[in-house]
Amino acid sequence: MTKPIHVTSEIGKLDVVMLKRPGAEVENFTPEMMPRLLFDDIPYLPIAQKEHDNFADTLRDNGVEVLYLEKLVVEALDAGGAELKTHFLDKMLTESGYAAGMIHHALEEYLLSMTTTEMVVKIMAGVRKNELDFVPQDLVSAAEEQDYPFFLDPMPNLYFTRDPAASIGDGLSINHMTFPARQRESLFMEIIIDHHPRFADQGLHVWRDRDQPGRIEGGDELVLSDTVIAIGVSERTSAGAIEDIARRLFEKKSGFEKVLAIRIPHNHAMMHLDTVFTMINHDQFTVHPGILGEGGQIDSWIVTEDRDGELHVDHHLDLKQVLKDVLGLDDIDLIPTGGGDPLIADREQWNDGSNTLAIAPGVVVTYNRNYVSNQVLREHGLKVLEVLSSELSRGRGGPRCMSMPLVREDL
Ligand SMILES: NC(=[NH2+])NCCC[C@H](N)C(=O)O
Repeated sequence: MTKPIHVTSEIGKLDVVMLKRPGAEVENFTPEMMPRLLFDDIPYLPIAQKEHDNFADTLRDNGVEVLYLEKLVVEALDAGGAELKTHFLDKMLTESGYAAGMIHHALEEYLLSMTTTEMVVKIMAGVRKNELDFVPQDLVSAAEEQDYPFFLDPMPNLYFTRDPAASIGDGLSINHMTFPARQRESLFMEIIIDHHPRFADQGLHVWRDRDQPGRIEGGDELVLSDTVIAIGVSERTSAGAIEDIARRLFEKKSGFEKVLAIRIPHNHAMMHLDTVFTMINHDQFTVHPGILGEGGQIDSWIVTEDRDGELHVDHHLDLKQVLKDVLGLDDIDLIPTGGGDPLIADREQWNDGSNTLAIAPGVVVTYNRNYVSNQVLREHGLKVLEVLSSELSRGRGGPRCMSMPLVREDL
């Protein structure tokens, strides 16, 4: 029987996916807070929600079961009862900077007075100071910036469900995220995996959990085949975490034998590998030409396990050749974002033109605003399903970032 998480490729027919419909969190902040929250603008929420519904409908129309993060968290908490709710809240408040003390207690009381759904939605949206009828008198609050409007910051990046966890084979990594703005997000996934009846006690492997040192995010984790994973060495994923997950996958006999580490520029426009490189068919990939040096060169390393159980690392430069080698293919079609025009490539990459979600081999979901790249994909024989994108793209993520595949058919 297929496990509730089963992903052995980036392109196998998508059966089940997890999304998060943008909520109050995507507009509950000021322009001043944007850089810290990793946003470049404040989306117009009603339109962002319409666009997101269009994305979800496109997936459903193509036979995908869509699960929603908030709902899964609520169901998991309700399955665990009052004790789990308190435990979860304790962890959330501790990671929000209130391990104990007056604010901890006031927030706990406030949030526990709500239904589970209200509580979860509220934590995601953020808690402003003026919501509570309470003036903290302790040292922590005295030392805090008085004008700062929030006790709990909003989590606007939650609609990028790809990042806090990544499905790999019959399991997942629950990620230690890089920036404080996103670190609490993976707590939701932990609760779901441990307590939701659909996922708990189903023999799923947590290859690496959120307590491990070294940062890694799902946008950098690409399952190329049932034996090969590509991982970006990026702003968000450290080389140490890559070695660590490689070791765990090899040791735990996951079936994965090779980890292909690919170094990409470390900057906000290209924060993850999937913003510049995605797999869309057995032998086709999108790639942002801006990451390749002369002759298509880019630093990459194949990590394997040697006979003594030690990691073995080989350096390579030719992306096409290395992909052919690890996938055992005679040829590879690397499709340039923007059709290779450097100006269009940069513009469309900024709006996630390379960030495609394959829902079957050769069938991809993309943002409609990247019309040049979409046309190029069609010319290369792909079926392109365009979704609305004016507001969603302001969070710097596209269809791949906005989806966490849970089950794909094997190739
Ligand atoms: N898988 C991705 N490319 N995710 C995009 C995440 C965008 C988000 N604003 C961040 O900076 O974290």
